[in-house]
Amino acid sequence: MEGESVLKLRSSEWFENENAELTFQHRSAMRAMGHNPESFVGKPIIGIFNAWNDFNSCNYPHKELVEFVKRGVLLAGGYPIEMHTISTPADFMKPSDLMYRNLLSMDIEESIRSQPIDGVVLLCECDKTVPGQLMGAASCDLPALQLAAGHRSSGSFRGKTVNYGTDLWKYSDDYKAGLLSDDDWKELEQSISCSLGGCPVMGTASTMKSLSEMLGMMLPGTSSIPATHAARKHAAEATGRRIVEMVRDNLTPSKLMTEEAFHNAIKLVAALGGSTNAAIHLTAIAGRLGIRIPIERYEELTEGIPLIVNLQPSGSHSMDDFFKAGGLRKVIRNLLPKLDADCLSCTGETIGDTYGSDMPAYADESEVISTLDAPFKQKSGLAILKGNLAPNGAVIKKSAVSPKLFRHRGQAVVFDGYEDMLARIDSDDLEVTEDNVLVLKNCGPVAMGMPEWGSIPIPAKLLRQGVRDMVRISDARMSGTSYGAVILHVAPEAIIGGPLAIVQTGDWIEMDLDRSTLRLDLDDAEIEARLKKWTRPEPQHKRGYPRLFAEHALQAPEGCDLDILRPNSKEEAKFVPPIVGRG
Ligand SMILES: CC(C)(O)[C@@H](O)C(=O)O
Repeated sequence: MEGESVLKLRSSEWFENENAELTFQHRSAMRAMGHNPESFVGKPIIGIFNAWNDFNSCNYPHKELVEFVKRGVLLAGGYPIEMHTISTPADFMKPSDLMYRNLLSMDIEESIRSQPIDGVVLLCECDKTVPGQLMGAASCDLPALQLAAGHRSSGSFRGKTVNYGTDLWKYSDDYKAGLLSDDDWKELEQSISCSLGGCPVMGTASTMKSLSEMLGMMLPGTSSIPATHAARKHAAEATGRRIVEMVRDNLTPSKLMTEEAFHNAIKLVAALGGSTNAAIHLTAIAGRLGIRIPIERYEELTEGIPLIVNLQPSGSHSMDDFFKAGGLRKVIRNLLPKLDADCLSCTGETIGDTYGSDMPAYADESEVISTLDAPFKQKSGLAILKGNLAPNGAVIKKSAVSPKLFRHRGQAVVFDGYEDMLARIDSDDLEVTEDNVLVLKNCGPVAMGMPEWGSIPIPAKLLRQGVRDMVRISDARMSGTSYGAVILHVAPEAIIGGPLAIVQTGDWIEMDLDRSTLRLDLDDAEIEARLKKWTRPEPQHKRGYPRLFAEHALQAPEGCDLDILRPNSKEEAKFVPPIVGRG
């Protein structure tokens, strides 16, 4: 292969170093584990970063899939080395797995930086493993590819298809409204989640996998394969093969994840009705490459991009249906006229060439994936709301809002924090009607690591009256599987003195999605006076990683990365390799 002879592998500094003592030390350490230098010296060493653990039902399939990746690496003439990283199971990590996304990204970055690795495979699935790995890989800029574990199968409850995530929230409302018995509820728990893999809807995991493929960091067509399908294993092997070629071609993340590629990804979020969390993660990944995405871009770029998939939570189908209808490949093909087709995919071809060719028709396709001319909803994407309540912006997913709430004016019912909300939300004494605006404070990145607490439950007494959507506002995030008129990521957050901190029950709030505004109906002087009286609550954590996060986390419009991890320019983004000497 042309270029092979000139390829200087990074790992050769460890294994073919002019300093005989170093070469000896590194080779003998490898021998101790049964790795014969004859088998790996001079070959691209592929670090396979595995983020499965016994709590992570999404990433768990990687325990087995990794063997197929290794096979692919060996078949292509590379040498695989498996490594474990922090895992971020969204179901279990409290208060929020977002905080640990940054820790995971540091784990990846420093593991790559410090060890003899030439190329990287990142095994991902659960929400934060996808962006966390991309952030780490972007900071190192060695050739890297992601492989997802795939989504879990839909379940069946009393003859109806049920999807973990979105249907959990839906049935939970029904349970609280008295429409499901305790026995029904137990049966649902047993039937909703019946295989391993990510959420089977367009939640954060599916959104982020799709974006990884759009950014060129996952093999084309692989992001929507179900976890249980044999094609996942083929994708794993193909990923192993391809990364070896990418090392030989020096196809690095910065060549794939360009500013234009991020713009394509933002457009894709709108076409998919993807998770609001994408606005935080894309900004954080781009930030590692010295690319700034102003929050307004998320709205500007998606003007005129309709919803072309009919998947929960914005529509009705599951990821299994999506796969059968042609999956992301078909969506990107249909969206191509709106994309920059010159961006590269990880095949080394442009996305125009990779996704442009005709695809066969699939069963039920038009019910699940549409064309730009006949979309499921005209209004999609994220609205970035601005106004005196969110001077630096707030986010809402347009495709998930009940149409009657697109413009709304109502009086606030305020909760000072999550515990206050839990204590009062279902009380019959809570004075609330469906016209009120529920406001939750002190759940932002600095306060709490920004948990998915933003889809404040509809008060039980309103559920019993049949209410299923209300305007809700917070500085928290929400699950990608949730839906409703939920305004999130209010910035600046309350705990650092954002105007959200001084909202009181009874204040009037106006939201207008057509004008992208969010206004607290108080004059500036009153807001100022209330802010003067406001005192900042004591930080919760006095030590450890939570303190580090609280002291360094950027606000939501900046991607919630730690300020010390984000370079100030492309120049600063350059990877600094270690000096290879005695350890
Ligand atoms: C369902 C979860 C855990 O909230 C997440 O997967 C998401 O989609 O945001």
